[in-house]
Formats: sequence, C-alpha cells, structure tokens
Amino acid sequence: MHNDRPTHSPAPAPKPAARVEVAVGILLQGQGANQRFLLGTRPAGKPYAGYWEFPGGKIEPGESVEQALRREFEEELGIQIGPVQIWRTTEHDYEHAQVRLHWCKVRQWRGQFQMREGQQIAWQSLPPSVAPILPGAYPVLDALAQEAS
Ligand SMILES: Nc1nc2c([nH]c(=O)n2[C@H]2C[C@H](O)[C@@H](COP(=O)(O)OP(=O)(O)OP(=O)(O)O)O2)c(=O)[nH]1
Repeated sequence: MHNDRPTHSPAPAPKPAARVEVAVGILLQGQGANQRFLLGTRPAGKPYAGYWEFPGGKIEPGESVEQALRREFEEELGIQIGPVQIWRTTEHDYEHAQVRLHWCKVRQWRGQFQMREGQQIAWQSLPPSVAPILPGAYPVLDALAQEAS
C-alpha cells in the first residue's frame, strides 16, 4: 500500500519522567535554641549511599503522606510516630529521579530506635555537623534556619 506520510517523522519529544512522591519526617526534640532534628545515613545500595538525610521514603500507591511516613519510621527506625504536621513541599531533580518531597514535622514518638537498615543516626542542630547531606534536603534546612532566626 502506498503511504504518503514521510517515513522519518520527527521523534516525539521525550516524556518527562513522573515525579516520585516522597514523605520525609523532621523528627524534633527540644525547643528554641535547644531544638534538635534527626538525620540518618542512606543505606548501601541506594543512590547517594552514605549521604545524610531526614528519615522517609517513597509514598506507595494508595498511601497518604502520613501513612507513608508512619510506615517508613517503623521500617527504618522501629519507632511509632505520634501526630504528623504536614509542613511544606519541595521538588528536586536528581540524575536518578525527579522527586517531590512532602516535609512533615513530628514531635512525639514511641519505641526505641533500631537502625534496621544498618544506617547511622545523629541528632543535629543548625548548621548540621554531619556531611555530606542529600542536596534535596538543603532547602528545608534553610527553612528551619529561617524559622529559628
Ligand atoms: N528520605 C529522604 N529522601 C530524600 C531526602 N532528600 C531527598 O532529596 N530525598 C530523595 C532521595 C530519593 O530520591 C527519594 C527517597 O527515596 P528512597 O529511595 O530513599 O526511598 P525508599 O526508602 O522508599 O526506597 P526503596 O528502597 O523502597 O526504593 O527522596 C531526605 O532528606 N530524606
């Protein structure tokens, strides 16, 4: 059959990858100048392994931000978190993924910390003393600093 359409039609523009939705927890203890937040290292085998990050992870299909956060704290640290305050949303483009980070503040929890993924944890104040930190976490460190000033 004859076909008049050009055989080399322009390639469609590549579809941007969907954003990965992530729930991230800012676990807080203390008040004012004594306020501390928890950071942990990323486990071996993940992109940016060894970098410091706030606890959290990808939101699974059908989960709310809060449900994902409760699951991640249980899976990574073995603690049961109390009320979750959804705080702000940021986006970051990595070479491995484009993420949308849903930042939540958590001030109460139950249970003993268990590093279930072999990670290190550290309570930090501003500016953090650990390094390197995941680039996607910088804006929220700035926001915490602004809030404290
Ligand atoms: N947990 C966490 N993730 C962050 C932060 N900053 C930041 O850019 N991210 C990014 C890194 C990852 O691309 C994504 C989190 O995905 P992940 O791979 O760690 O999540 P996960 O534990 O569900 O991973 P998986 O093994 O199930 O694939 O969010 C942060 O402070 N904490």
